[in-house]
Parts: sequence; C-alpha cells; structure tokens
Amino acid sequence: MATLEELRLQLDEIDGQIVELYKNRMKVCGKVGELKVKTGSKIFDRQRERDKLLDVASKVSGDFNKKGIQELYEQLMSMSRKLQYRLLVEAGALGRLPFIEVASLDKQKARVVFQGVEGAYSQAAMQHYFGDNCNSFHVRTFRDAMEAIEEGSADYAVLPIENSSAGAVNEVYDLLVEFENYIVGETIIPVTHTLAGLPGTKQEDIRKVYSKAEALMQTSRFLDEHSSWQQISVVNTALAARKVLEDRDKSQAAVCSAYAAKLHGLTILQDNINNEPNNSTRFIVVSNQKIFLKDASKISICFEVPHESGSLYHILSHFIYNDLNLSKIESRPVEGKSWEYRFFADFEGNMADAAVKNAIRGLREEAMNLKILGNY
Ligand SMILES: O=C(O)C(=O)C[C@]1(C(=O)O)C=C[C@@H](O)C=C1
Repeated sequence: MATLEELRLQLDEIDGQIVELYKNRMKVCGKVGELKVKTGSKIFDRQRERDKLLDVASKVSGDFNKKGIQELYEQLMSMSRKLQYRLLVEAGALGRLPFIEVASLDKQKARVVFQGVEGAYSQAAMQHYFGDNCNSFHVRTFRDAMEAIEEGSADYAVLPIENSSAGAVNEVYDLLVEFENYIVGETIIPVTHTLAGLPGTKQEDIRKVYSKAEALMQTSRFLDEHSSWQQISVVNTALAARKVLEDRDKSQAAVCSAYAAKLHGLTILQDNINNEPNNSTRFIVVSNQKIFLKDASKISICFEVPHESGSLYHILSHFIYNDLNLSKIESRPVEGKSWEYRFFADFEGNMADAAVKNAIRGLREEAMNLKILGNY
C-alpha cells in the first residue's frame, strides 16, 4: 500500500494539471468576455450554464460525484463571469448608474413629512437630521408619507426602518419596492421609553397602559412586573400620550418618549423602562429624486433570486469577489408567490466606485428585479 507521502505526491501532480487547465480555461473565458464586450452581449448565459452542468454530470457516475462535479463547475463558471464583468468595467462599458451625484441636500429649504403625530419618535429623528425648525407636516400612515413624496407635496420623508431590539419595520421595506422613491440619508436616534400619566397619578392608580405595539414589546419586562395593568396598543406612542391627556383619567398611563410626555403635559412616572438599555431606531430619509451624496458610503438594494438551490449563494459572491462589505440582509415574502422571497441588502460603497459598478452589473444580470434603493 502506498504511503501518505506517495499519495500526496500523486495529488500534487494532479493539482498541477488542474491549475494549468484552470489557467487555460480562464484565458479562453477572457477571450469570450472580450467578444461579449465588443458585441454588447450579456455575460451571464443561464441556458449555457445549465447545459454545461448536465453535460459534466453525465460524464461521471454516482450521485456523490455528479453533485461534486456540478458544484465545481458552478464555481468555475461563476469565476469566469466575474472575470468578464471586470473586463466590462475596464473597457468602460459599464456606463453610469442612473443616479445623480450631489454635493449636499438643501436641508434648510426642504419640506419634510413624517408619520404619526406631534411628539412621535419620527419627529425627533426628523429634527435630528433636518434641524429643530425644519418645515414639516405629519401624516397618518407610512403609505401616506410615501405618497406625499411621490406626488411632490414633500421633498423628503423620514421613516423608521429598523429597531435595535425589535428588528425590521417590514411595511417600510415593502413600500420602498412599491414606490419610485429612494433613500438619500439615514439617522439613528436612541429610543428611550418612559411611563407617563396625568400630573398627580401614582403607579398604584394605573389600570390601563397605552402605547404602540412595538413599544409595549420593548418594555415588556417592566410591564410584566405589573401584571394587573391592561396593555392596549394604539397607532403610535405620541398618540398614546395624547389619549391619556384627553381622557383625563388617572387610571391610564402611556409608554412614550419623555418628549411626547412633555408635549402633552404628562408627568413621567418612571424613566427609561426599556428592556434593552441601548434601544435605538434607524430612520431613513427618502426622496423622489434619484440622487446620492458625493460622500455616500452605504448602498441599499433589493432583488429576487430564482427559486433554486445555491442561487442566493451565487448572488452574494458578487459582494465577496468585489471586496464589498455586506452589512445587512433581510428577506420579505414576494407578493403572490408563496414561499418565494425578496432580499434586501445593505453594503458599504459609493456608486462612483468601480467595485460597486462591477457588483451591480453582475447582480443585474443574475438576480431578478434588482432595484437600487439608494446610496447614502
Ligand atoms: O459560454 C460563455 O458564454 C461563457 O462566457 C463561458 C461560461 C463558462 O464559464 O463556461 C461563463 C459564463 C456564461 O454564463 C456561460 C459559460
């Protein structure tokens, strides 16, 4: 029987041949790429790749080897596509992405919409981004805010997209797909809930607590210590504060921000009742203009992938290969298609970067319904 050293020598020789074959294959793929650049043909040929996978599988026997050779070829063809996308960038054939670079946003003159009522966390986020005295109005729903942007009654909308403890705001993700609006900025604000009631209220008086469902969840540990309190969810935390003020009933309290409590003349009965001491929410600034700031450093996109094994893996390889740091990925069901998903990804970069253009070119060919949601 051969020794380990002898077997390894055999492997080294085979690997030397594989490396030479790989180099030759890539050289030919490069020539195919040059031809495609010249003729303006698509890099990704899904049918040719399917045929190739069937062909190589037919040349080996046994399920294990059929699967193995197919995996190997998926990788090989993915590498040759990436080489070809790079050739496209070098040939300047990527063109410009349909977004216009701007030096800054005109925050002073902007008219801004937020969802909720006076005192909402969205208002705090808006003031944090646009300044305390910005020209603003509020609407009842996230959809209303998106519509105000789309039809131009507001220049920007400020919408919550993600909370550090409760996760994504799904409706806002879905609206970003539905509307032709784009993310141009973001801001993160701490979300510190308080228990607030009418002046003179004692905690022993309380029977009912009003707040937005997410805020009740984010303060569940404190509220669970008072199991006799009935928890009632309303549209948002500022509305809860307003209700307590209007009902003039000391058996009611609201879970809301200190700002909303003050605005509605309530007294804080217990400060910072969050489960998570560092609870914060990320808000996006949305516009109907396809613009991006010169120093933008984050890109949000969404796409769908064919409902077959390995497709997400191949899509994500465009980030890895182009050295782009993927900071977040979310998925949402695609309407009308059970168990199929749309992916939302955030990655670091600016649309003027070659690596970003290269990755987007690959994604556009290989994923379905790619939408660039913004660079900010
Ligand atoms: O045949 C082509 O068009 C190629 O570019 C080569 C190749 C491959 O590596 O085999 C690469 C990309 C295409 O999606 C299909 C096949």
